[in-house]
Amino acid sequence: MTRTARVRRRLPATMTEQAAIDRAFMRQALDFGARGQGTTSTNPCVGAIVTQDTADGPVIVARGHTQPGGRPHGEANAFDRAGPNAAAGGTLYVTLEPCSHRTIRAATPCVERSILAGVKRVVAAMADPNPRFRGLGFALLRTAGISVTTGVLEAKAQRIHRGYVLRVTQGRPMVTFKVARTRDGYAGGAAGTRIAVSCPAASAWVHLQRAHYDAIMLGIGSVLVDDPLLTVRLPGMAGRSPIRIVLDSQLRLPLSSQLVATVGEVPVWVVATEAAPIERERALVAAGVEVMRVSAGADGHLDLTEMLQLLGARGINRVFSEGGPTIGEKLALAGFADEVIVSTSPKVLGHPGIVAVRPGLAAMLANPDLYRLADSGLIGHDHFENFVRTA
Ligand SMILES: NC(=O)C1=CN([C@@H]2O[C@H](COP(=O)(O)OP(=O)(O)OC[C@H]3O[C@@H](n4cnc5c(N)ncnc54)[C@H](OP(=O)(O)O)[C@@H]3O)[C@@H](O)[C@H]2O)C=CC1
Ligand SMILES: Nc1c(N[C@@H]2O[C@H](COP(=O)(O)O)[C@@H](O)[C@H]2O)[nH]c(=O)[nH]c1=O
Ligand SMILES: [Zn+2]
Repeated sequence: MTRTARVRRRLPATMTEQAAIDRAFMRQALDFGARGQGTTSTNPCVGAIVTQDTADGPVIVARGHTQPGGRPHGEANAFDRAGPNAAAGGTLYVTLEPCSHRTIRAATPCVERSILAGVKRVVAAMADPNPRFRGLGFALLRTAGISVTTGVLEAKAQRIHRGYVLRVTQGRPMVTFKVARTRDGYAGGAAGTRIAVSCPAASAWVHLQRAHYDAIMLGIGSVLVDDPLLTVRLPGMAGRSPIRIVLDSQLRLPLSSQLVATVGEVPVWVVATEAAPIERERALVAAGVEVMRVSAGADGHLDLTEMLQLLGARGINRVFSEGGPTIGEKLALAGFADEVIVSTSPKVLGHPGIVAVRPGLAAMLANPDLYRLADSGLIGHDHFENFVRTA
């Protein structure tokens, strides 16, 4: 052996070093997979990275993520990109337990793909939340002689896959409520006037968030005041505009609204109660809107539990609710606001308007038993706080 070769031969990583290497590659797998957030439902946005050990340490030979529409899966996409034999003897980093069962679409399960690819080790962030399959993928891999490490960056994976987990375990999507407020706390002017709260950079960031959800949801109160479009208006990203959903117990959505006018470009679903007039439904349906009915709650408005179950049954994993403040507080009080994003602008309204964070929600956000502040910081001139529901 030459002197150079002796110097370059790497010793096996210690357990601590290996754990750090695993976290570093898993972070990349999670970030890579999350790019597809909002495009993969009903499937989760799984990220996968295949590495090979070299004299210079482990290197990435392929990356993959769940493709639009949910297939191929992230692991399959990574193996496809790696090409023949490139993954043999390597390590697969994957953000969710590899699937072990054939679906009706009859693709080879990712456990089988991993065995066929010849990987020697699989590192996963979390188990499959589906009680029917949970742990089965890991067990099959181990039976095939593949070393399996689980729980690497699990908290981050649980947050990224929360919509999928909630739909599989509770039948409802994950909901993020986002609201922008002035420095004096208002989301809108008094008596039904729309105000531009956010700065351009913050507005662009909101559009980027829209692109990472399956649906944008708004109360009819906001729609009547704002006549919003609720599309993704960023260069090259118009195709990432999610379904637009209006919570509208009485079917008050105007036929002249921008939502209805653009229904041919991006779908609009309206959820009403059984009591809403049938002739309004007929008119909206004729215009291309999809109307769904759920029961009325005790307050006469939509039953939010039933509404979210309906969206879950329609395969929606993630909902971005841009309000308004009434809907936001109702979602939170019912335990459905899984994440809450509050942006605060330096602008001042200067007179009483529509309070952005209503008292019930404010009390919940201040309660560490219910929410934790996960991220905060400036985007442009506006200060963002992102709360995550802990209970
Ligand atoms: N700055 C910002 O980020 C935002 C500002 N805004 C501003 O906020 C104002 C509108 O907000 P707000 O008045 O709170 O209206 P919302 O958008 O929250 O809509 C409230 C309406 O939703 C309907 N609804 C359906 N189901 C339910 C339910 N289960 N519980 C309660 N209501 C339900 C009700 O009408 P019905 O019973 O007829 O269905 C209710 O009146 C506007 O001024 C708008 O400009 C709005 C969004 C974001
Ligand atoms: N005014 C306001 C927001 N308003 C939200 O955005 C909706 C309008 O969307 P669009 O028609 O697509 O621009 C509106 O109905 C409300 O939900 N959001 C923010 O981040 N910052 C703002 O200043
Ligand atoms: Zn799979």
